[in-house]
Amino acid sequence: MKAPSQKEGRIRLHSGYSNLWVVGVIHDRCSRARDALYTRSLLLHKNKDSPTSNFTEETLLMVIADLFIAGTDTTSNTLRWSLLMMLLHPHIQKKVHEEIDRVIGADRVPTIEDQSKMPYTSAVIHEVQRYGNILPIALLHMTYRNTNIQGFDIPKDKSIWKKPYQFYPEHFMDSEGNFVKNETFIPFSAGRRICVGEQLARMNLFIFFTTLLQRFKFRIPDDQPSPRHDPVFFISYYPNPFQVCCSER
Ligand code: HEM
Repeated sequence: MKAPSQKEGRIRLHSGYSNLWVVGVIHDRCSRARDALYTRSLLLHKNKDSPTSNFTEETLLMVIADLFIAGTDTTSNTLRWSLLMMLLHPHIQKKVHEEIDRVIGADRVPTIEDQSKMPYTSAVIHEVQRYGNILPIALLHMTYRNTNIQGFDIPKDKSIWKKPYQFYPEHFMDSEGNFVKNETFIPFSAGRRICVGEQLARMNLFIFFTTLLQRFKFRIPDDQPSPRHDPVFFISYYPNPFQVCCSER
């Protein structure tokens, strides 16, 4: 077995630890979100004696708890899927590294403004969300075979995705290598109950993922079997626990 060099380390990824990690970094880096929450709390508090106010300390605590519960595990779990996909698809990881080196380089941290210049990395993050499908909460909306209901023929749906069961970032790219959105892809849901944290989550995923890939190469430790692709279900879809060897770039 190859001994890890000084610039190499190993982590075991499963739910739990990484949430604390995400909370810590959200606290450090997302000052705008923190300030908005703080301002809103002050406003609620200021109006608390008005007869129309529904402010209570308990409501405030519940709202904050909601944001943390809904916002941390979802983000850290998606990042866990992203590392798994990088381990399983080294050629895709290499292309992300190349794009980061070309657009950002090694001398500054990634910013959200870089995103529009990084179509491949954006497509990879979207494909992680599609493939990991961490909150499969919607009912099935497709006919998987030709069906007849009370005399009406309903043909089998065509798949929207070229390779639905594979990790294939090109699902979110056109033939010229531009990033393309797919309107049918709604990992944050839609309508009245759409995720309130969507923008924050998208920003976090981009910044975390590019920062990690800017600094590290990820590979399967030499003494470990190839990690499993299939998810474990506990409220959301998690990857099976896996180990990852990170070496400094
Ligand atoms: C990758 C990250 C995330 C994913 C995939 C995600 C996904 C979702 C989905 C699918 C829903 C809709 C649930 C339903 O249909 O009832 C939802 C709701 C919600 N999300 Fe997120 N979310 C993420 C990150 C966040 C973040 C960062 C926050 C807050 C900081 C957040 C806060 C919420 C809240 C409060 C709701 C409930 C909204 C309501 O019912 O009005 N989420 N999220």
